[in-house]
Amino acid sequence: MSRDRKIEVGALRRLFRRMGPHLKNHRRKLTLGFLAMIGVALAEIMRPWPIKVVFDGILIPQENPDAVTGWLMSVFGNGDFLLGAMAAAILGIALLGGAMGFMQAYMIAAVGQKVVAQIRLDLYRHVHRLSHSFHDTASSGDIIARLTGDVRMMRDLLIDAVVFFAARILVILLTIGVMLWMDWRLTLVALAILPALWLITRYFGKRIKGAARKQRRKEGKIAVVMTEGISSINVVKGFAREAYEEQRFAKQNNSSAEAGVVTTRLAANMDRVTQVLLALGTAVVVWFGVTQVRAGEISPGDLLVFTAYLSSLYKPIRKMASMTARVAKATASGERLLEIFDLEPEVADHPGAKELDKRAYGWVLFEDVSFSYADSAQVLEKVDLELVPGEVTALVGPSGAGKSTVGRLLMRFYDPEEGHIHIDGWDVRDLTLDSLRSNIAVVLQDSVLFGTSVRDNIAYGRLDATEEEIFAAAKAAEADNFIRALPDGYDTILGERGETLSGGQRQRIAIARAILRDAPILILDEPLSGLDPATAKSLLVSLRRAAAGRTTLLVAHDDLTLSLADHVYCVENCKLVETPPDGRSLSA
Ligand SMILES: Nc1ncnc2c1ncn2[C@@H]1O[C@H](COP(=O)(O)OP(=O)(O)OP(=O)(O)O)[C@@H](O)[C@H]1O
Repeated sequence: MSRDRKIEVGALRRLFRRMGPHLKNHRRKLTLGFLAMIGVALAEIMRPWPIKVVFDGILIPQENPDAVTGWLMSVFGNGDFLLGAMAAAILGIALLGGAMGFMQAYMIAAVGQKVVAQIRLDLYRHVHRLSHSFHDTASSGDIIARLTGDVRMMRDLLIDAVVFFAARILVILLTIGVMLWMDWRLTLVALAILPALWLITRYFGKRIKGAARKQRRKEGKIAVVMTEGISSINVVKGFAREAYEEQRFAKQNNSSAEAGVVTTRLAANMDRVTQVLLALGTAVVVWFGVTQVRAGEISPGDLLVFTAYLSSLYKPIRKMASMTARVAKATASGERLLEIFDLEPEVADHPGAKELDKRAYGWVLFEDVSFSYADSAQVLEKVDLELVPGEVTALVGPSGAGKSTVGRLLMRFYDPEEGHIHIDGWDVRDLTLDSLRSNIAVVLQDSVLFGTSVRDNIAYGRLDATEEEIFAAAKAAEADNFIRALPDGYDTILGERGETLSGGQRQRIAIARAILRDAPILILDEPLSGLDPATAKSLLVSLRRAAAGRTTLLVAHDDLTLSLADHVYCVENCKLVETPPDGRSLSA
């Protein structure tokens, strides 16, 4: 087995191991689907028989008809009754095949859709579980492409391919069986072209597979460029870079189309060659068959059945090659899914992790904490910091010094390389992530809102909040007035990422969200940056309310925000230095 093939077989095995269990929940439908498949195969086998009986019983009556024809002739005679019965049989077989085909397609499609939805949900859940170290470098376009296109391709692999191969193999085996029973010599002649057909499909199949995999990977890249271009539309337009983005997209788009053309060309070439081979096979069978008929070895009806079976035999083999191309494409997609499924979150609950109280006291202690992002320079080194409940502790310092990193470590987006972070005496690593994070609320510099209603955006802080609690939080954040002035008040649907609101309004909703969460620990990361002085000043009141009675970590640059602080530390050269009140100018 070649190396590529080994890799593919290995990937397929892993895919089925991971995705296969989802099929278990649909045993009943799958069983019905497979039974229907047998029905389809039987109908296919029976299809040419009524015509054979018409030939051998009515048109060219045989002296020694085969057992089936003989029995039918004894029941219906060899006149119009037999003709009528055979006409009815043609119709009946077609109806049976149609009904079975419908049931097979319906059952299998229903299972396929459900399994695909389940895999997509699993993947979405898994992506959310993955740590920041993954999301820092992953492209959202690429993740979306995997969640949509690649997951859809899995249906081809899990359902269509399995059904296709099972159905075809069944038809091939049944056909060969009946052919052997009818005339083994003619069967051997018919089968003689199979090795050649097999070689041809293997030759083209390999090349088609390579091209198909390349195409799928290129489609993934298109999604990356597309998401980047559309989600950064403000920057694109602001810098008048539409043409540049278009070019970037066109490049990926073209190369995917080229890969698609190669796949189609190869498939068409294979089709042409197999058509010729098939015709050759049919010609030889007809030639040899007619000699057999003349010698009285077989009846003209038998020859008719044989030639009809030839297409039942050759067609699936031809189709198998194009199906292997689809499987290859789907395997490439499956590998892209496995790449994500195989990633383990770096930050996860330890076995036996403890639940932090629903409402912790909120006493935070950093002890000897050192940290650096993967492969990057040291950000914090042996840092000690105490955050006291009811007080606001501010971090200032040059850009990129590591101020926001302190908050990220407290939320356990990352774990420190050395040292410990405690909340109420518990090491955060010994707590469940859920219970830790539900004790923390955040307001960031650029608070992200969702394209849902204002009400839902505020309630994101606490999903079970009552209407009154939402209104109270909005009032405390001084947001109630402007929200009520919106076209639909609290039911107004915001633009994606809240872009239909001003920066100040967005920030007020974010503060309301944090107030509603009512967590003992509050992280304010440059909450007033980027706002004009008047708006910033008016937001200060809301921030003070939000911070009241909580342990607050504040990252700030400006003196206005720093007026909230009880303690100020400067982060510089990976260390924290307590700064006297007049040292606040360090933040400038
Ligand atoms: N996800 C990340 N992966 C790798 N390096 C990072 C990551 N996030 C931040 N850094 C680096 O770590 C350092 C500290 O970043 P941090 O965001 O804590 O700085 P900051 O003091 O809050 O800066 P600013 O005031 O500009 O927001 C910076 O040098 C930054 O480049």
